[in-house]
Amino acid sequence: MRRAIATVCLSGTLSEKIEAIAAAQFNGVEIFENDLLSFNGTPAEARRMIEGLGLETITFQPFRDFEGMPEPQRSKVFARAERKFDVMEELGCDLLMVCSNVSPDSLGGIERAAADFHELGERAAKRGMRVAFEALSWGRHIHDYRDAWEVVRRANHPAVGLVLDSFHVLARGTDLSAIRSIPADRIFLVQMADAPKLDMDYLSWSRHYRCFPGQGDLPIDDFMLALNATGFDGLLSLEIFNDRFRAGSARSVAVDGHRSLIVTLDELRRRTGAASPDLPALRPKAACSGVEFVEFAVDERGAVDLERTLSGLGFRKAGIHRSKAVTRWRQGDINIVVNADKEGFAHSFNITHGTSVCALALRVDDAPGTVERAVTLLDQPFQQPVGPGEMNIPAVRGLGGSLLYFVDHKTGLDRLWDVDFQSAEGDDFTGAGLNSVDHVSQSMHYDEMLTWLLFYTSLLDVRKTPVQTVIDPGGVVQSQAIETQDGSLRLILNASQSQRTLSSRFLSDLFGSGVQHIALATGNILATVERLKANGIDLLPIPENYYDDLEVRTDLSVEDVERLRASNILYDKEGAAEYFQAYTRTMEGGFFFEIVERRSYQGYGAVNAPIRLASQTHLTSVTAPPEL
Ligand SMILES: O=C(O)c1ccc(O)c(O)c1
Ligand SMILES: [Mg+2]
Repeated sequence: MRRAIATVCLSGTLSEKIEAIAAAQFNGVEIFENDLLSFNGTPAEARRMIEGLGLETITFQPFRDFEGMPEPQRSKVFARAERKFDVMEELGCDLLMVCSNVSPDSLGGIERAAADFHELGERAAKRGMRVAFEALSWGRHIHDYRDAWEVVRRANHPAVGLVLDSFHVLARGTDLSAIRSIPADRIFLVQMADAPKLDMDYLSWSRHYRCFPGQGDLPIDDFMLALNATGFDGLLSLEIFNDRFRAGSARSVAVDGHRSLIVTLDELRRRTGAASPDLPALRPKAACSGVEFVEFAVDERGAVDLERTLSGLGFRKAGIHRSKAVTRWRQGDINIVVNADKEGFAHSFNITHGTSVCALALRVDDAPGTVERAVTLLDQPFQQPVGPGEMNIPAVRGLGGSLLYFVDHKTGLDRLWDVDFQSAEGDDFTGAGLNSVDHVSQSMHYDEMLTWLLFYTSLLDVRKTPVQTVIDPGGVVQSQAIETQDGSLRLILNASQSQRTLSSRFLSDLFGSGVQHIALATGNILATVERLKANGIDLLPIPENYYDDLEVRTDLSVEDVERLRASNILYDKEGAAEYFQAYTRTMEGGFFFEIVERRSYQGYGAVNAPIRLASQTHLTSVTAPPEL
């Protein structure tokens, strides 16, 4: 299938859009009429630019309010179509996409619409062109692909074909089985779009919330299966109207689009064996079993501060890098790498961002295979020189220019601590009972949230949870989790449109998107918190009112609540499952640690998030709360 994208998906001018589309290695482009109307050049000049970058204009659209018009409008729409054919001739495009009529003046009737299309087909054919008909889900008379197909079938003209747009089909929940009996050569164009589940009118949903396949909740794979049953092998084009995409970087959104198509086609290949000859088969999604290490980029002073906090949290220095100013801090199954080297990636990262997480390493089944998959998905691989005898850990660029490393047992990368580090001491320290990384929370710009969602879900064998809306004193934060089936890897993506949320302020403090907090799991939070307090770690204070409410909201005993209150521990319960959370105070730059204890609990304590955010805000706001 030829892979294309509509100019409407991207921000920028027509030239910027075309350049981004070519850079993302698409074969074709759908030119939206408005992008041509606002282009400062002739259609022939647009054509030279498009073809000069190796792209083909697969369709010109949308041609609106065509079928079923009474006279005198009917004559006028045909005259308008002829003018568009003139433009298309100059543009080098032979397919006009017509979307179903929304005009109150239009008349219904399949037969009338079919007759109009027959005539349009005649006129198009005379000029060596074709037309394709799409049912908008809010079309006045035609809003179901089955009716659009009936119009095309009855138009009975070789220059008239059908457009299937996955959004319009899936948004209405239309039965997909009728797709299977449409002859593939009558489908002139397939438009792909996903969308989150939202309860709103089709038009607003479509114009603002569409997203790339895999970023939303529509059953795209079922649509592809039905399409595949026809034997369709033609034009597959992304058509996304999305406010965030319009505000985002055209280059990055275009790459996201291509990545989503590659994954969608690979998923189809996996399910049916239908291969796309021009697409290399993807390596399987990486089976992930947790975080091998978290790496901080620090300078000398930052190292002292961070190491003091790590010691307080019960970590012990367990290793010293053989050739760099890098140390390994360890507790339970958790490894924290403190990188204060004066050269290399972490050093540059520290210069830009200050003390911050510059890399995460994931435990996967096959590290080289994971990077191979990433490269096919148009992710950016990363390499830097390593010392003689040291391990070369495969990596790709992740959020905010940070790195995502992959460590496996299969190729021996899990020997890295023995190979690259000298042991600093025995393993006999007691620690504070922390035993694993529970989750890693990353804050990013609102406009790039779908980018990173797709980045992780396309590469790793993970699922996404529904987006949660969290109330911060400075605004609303959107929060979404990505997790493996067994919960061994949990990543949280946070973003906010308000500048005053903690999440947004972190972005400006850090000069970019990145890891804002890491949650570490303990099997006994009361004991862990006692130890932290004894070690001089200051925990985030939680208001009394919270505990008063906890007493009446839960069936915890007064004594239990008192213990939580004394330790500033937040609590949640879902059925028999329980969750306990405590937070360190925020460090310079806005980073903090969370301590959690899960008892069969699968969520993240969403009910407690506003309480925690308010407490953090009190501590960081310039104006102190009024004295009473
Ligand atoms: O929102 C619209 O008007 C519109 C236009 C063209 C399309 O292909 C489409 O799916 C929607
Ligand atoms: Mg469409």
